[in-house]
Amino acid sequence: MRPKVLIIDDNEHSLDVIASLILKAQLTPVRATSLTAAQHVFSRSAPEDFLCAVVDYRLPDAPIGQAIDFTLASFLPTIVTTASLDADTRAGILNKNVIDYILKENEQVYEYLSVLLSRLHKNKSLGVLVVDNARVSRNRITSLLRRHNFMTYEAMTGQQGLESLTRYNHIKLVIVANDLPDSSGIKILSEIRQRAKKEDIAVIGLADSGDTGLSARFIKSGANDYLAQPYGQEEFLCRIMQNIEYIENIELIRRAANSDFLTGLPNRRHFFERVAAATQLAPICQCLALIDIDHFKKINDTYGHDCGDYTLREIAKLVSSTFSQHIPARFGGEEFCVFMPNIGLQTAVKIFDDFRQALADIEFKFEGKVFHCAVSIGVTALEHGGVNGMLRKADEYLYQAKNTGRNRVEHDPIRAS
Ligand SMILES: Nc1nc2c(ncn2[C@@H]2O[C@H](COP(=O)(O)OP(=O)(O)OP(=O)(O)O)[C@@H](O)[C@H]2O)c(=O)[nH]1
Repeated sequence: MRPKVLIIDDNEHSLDVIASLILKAQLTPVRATSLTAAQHVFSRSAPEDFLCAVVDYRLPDAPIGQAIDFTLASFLPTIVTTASLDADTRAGILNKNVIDYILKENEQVYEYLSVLLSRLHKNKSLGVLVVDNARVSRNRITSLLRRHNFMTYEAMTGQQGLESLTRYNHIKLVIVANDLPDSSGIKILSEIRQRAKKEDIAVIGLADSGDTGLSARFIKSGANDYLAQPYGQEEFLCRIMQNIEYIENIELIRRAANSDFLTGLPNRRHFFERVAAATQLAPICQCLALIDIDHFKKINDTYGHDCGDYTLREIAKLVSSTFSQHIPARFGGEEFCVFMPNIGLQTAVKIFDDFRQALADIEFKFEGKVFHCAVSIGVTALEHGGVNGMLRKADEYLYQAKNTGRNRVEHDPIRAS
């Protein structure tokens, strides 16, 4: 079920705009036009169904932010919207531990709300590690991060911080102070950089605002950013978001570069990278298979290219789920490749034959057309030939399978053990 977002606003236009943004972020809007209505709606729902609330500061039955107190008391992360804001009210709102506030000045601010909403959703699975021996500073940082739904981890020493990084691979951001009981932030940063690049884990160094030397040392030692203390809540969050988005954008680019556009499977280039890494760990006992769809041209010619694409995607799904423990890839056209480290030929041949049979049994359905498909497979466990030697051998077997009737698995002789 999609998480819900409670909107409390007495202006119908605002309600409509915010509800449409919530839907765009793949969330479910729940509307209330007053505090009383919100209390009623909320009392009839499970609190954990809600991701957050978007609350108008001034409502007829809650003129000075009482609706915010209600959502916060109900443990709902809260974004405040308001048509006008003086400095005192702004400070008062931020003191209430809300996520952020939005001035309803123009339509563009809703874009910002849209970004905030999708971030809140994504942040749930992102880990942030705070390495700081000073309790007050550490608590302030983690409380700000939790408001934005991040999973937070705290470390008082450098050693604890490094241990957390080893244990939790969803930590994507580290905030580190320089004064640590067992080390310095700069040293910890250099240890982090030996394990992960700037594009994999972002590091923000904490420095005193007067200490420009330290902030420069952090950056020169591989930090993505620094934060000068004391900092405001809004500046803190802007820097966090900027660094998290940097990591995510790199991840998106990497994924696009490594996957086949049509099927999402790893592409040929990424396949070779993964195989190289796997063969270093398991240099013996490995198998490689080439899988080629039989008479695929006929599917294109008979049912159209879109149906051909659909068939490729469906077969790729089966390849991906069947060989999730191995290294599958789309090699191009109607050909797939699977590399299996740590598996003997006999077991591999059985797995590929089961796969071939399962695929032959599938009834493909596309826009009213129903048809079957089959694959031919060549499998080799040739040792010492390297991956290119294995590919050549698997291709010979594939050719043999095609020439001896298709819908078959051909392979190296299986030696009696
Ligand atoms: N729809 C679609 N077709 C593709 C794609 N890539 C390659 N093809 C088509 O795949 C077909 C491959 O045809 P052939 O190489 O003759 O092989 P086949 O018809 O599968 O015959 P055999 O391999 O001998 O069983 C060609 O018609 C290509 O246009 C793709 O991404 N989408």
